[in-house]
Amino acid sequence: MLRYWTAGESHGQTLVALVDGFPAGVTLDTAGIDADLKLRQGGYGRGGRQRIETDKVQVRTGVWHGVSLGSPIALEVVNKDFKLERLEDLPRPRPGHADLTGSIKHLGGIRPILERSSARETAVRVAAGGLAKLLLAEFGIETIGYVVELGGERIEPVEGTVAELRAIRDKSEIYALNPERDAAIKELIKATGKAGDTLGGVVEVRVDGLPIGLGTHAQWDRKLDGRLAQAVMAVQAIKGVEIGLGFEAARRPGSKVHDPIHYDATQRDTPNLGFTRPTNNAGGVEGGMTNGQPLIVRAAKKPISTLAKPLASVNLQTKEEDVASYERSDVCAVPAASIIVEAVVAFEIAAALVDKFGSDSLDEMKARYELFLQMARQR
Ligand SMILES: Cc1cc2nc3c(=O)[nH]c(=O)nc-3n(C[C@H](O)[C@H](O)[C@H](O)COP(=O)(O)O)c2cc1C
Ligand SMILES: C=C(O[C@@H]1CC(C(=O)O)=C[C@@H](OP(=O)(O)O)[C@H]1O)C(=O)O
Repeated sequence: MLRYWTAGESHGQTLVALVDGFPAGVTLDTAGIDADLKLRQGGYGRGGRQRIETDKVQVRTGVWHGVSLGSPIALEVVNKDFKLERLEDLPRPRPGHADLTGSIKHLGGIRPILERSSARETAVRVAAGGLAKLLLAEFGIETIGYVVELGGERIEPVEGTVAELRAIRDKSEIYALNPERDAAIKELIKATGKAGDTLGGVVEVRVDGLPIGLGTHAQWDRKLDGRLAQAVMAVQAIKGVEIGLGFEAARRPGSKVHDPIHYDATQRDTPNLGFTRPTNNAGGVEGGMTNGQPLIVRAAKKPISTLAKPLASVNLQTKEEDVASYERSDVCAVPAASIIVEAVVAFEIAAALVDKFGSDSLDEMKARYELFLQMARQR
């Protein structure tokens, strides 16, 4: 079983992801992980904190001569803005953040809650996802996350291969796949920030090269769609998850939702084994399993909770009505969320790959993968 946990506070010494169940024999080239970490820090609308940090991953355990050992892997991203011991508590909880509920639940202050609920923690989730992507690459599975809506403005993505889309996204300051929309959306973010407000949006993740049969139809907690939904919803500020048509599927008749099945022998050697679908409304998952089509996952991110023009709040000591505390904040982190959601999706796909093909070594996984494809083609 491939799984991970994270540890670390936003302004603490360091952040750690402990990845367990990663196979032996994978070359741990960290350049791709660092590139994702840099993207996660960027995107138009980020606040002052990102000028302090330059996130880089360090692989602390589970590696020998640059190759995974099959033992637990500790990934570390150090906080430059380490100042927790000097920080004071926040007096007035911010609506939309974990401040009020967490401080009451733990019978303490706001500081201990915000330090851990902060999305700073997603740096090591992206590192864990980057590790998972190294494994996926060995099987020709590619992922990309991008922004499809920001501040209520739909940004229609252009079409292309994952490599082509990545080249477009990486040039966009809002991580969208439609360069013509960048300038206007940046203006929107800028104006919103000036007005002391914040913006949310919708991100989409696409995964190409998936074989048929990752996940299961047989038990609720191992269905791939369920696992993806949990991983994505557990990202800070994500409020909705869709696969394929998602909520739109509920509004159409069956004939306009389900993807017809055809067979094309020339595609027998591709991951879909020749079973082609003219549409992909299912978003690549049927019955809790991958169906050989690209996986399409969307996530809705709410606007940042900390407002420069703060909403009403209450001083927790005096109970006097006031406005929420404000120090500094992002105005929009939807582009960053596209990188984070891509990472958590990649991790769940890698976990499903390991469930099906084992996790002792990359060589055995590859042999079992090839055998499975061979057997599936022959039936
Ligand atoms: C990449 C990213 C950056 C974020 N930056 C901030 C921020 O600067 N200020 C803030 O108040 N919330 C920020 N958030 C959102 C909070 O972390 C989140 O709203 C909070 O933890 C409460 O959790 P919930 O929104 O999931 O209920 C950010 C979220 C993400 C994904
Ligand atoms: C530090 C990061 O995001 C932070 C997420 C965050 C929050 O409340 O979630 C609040 C801000 O932190 P600070 O109060 O230190 O400015 C963001 O900068 C990061 O993503 O690396």
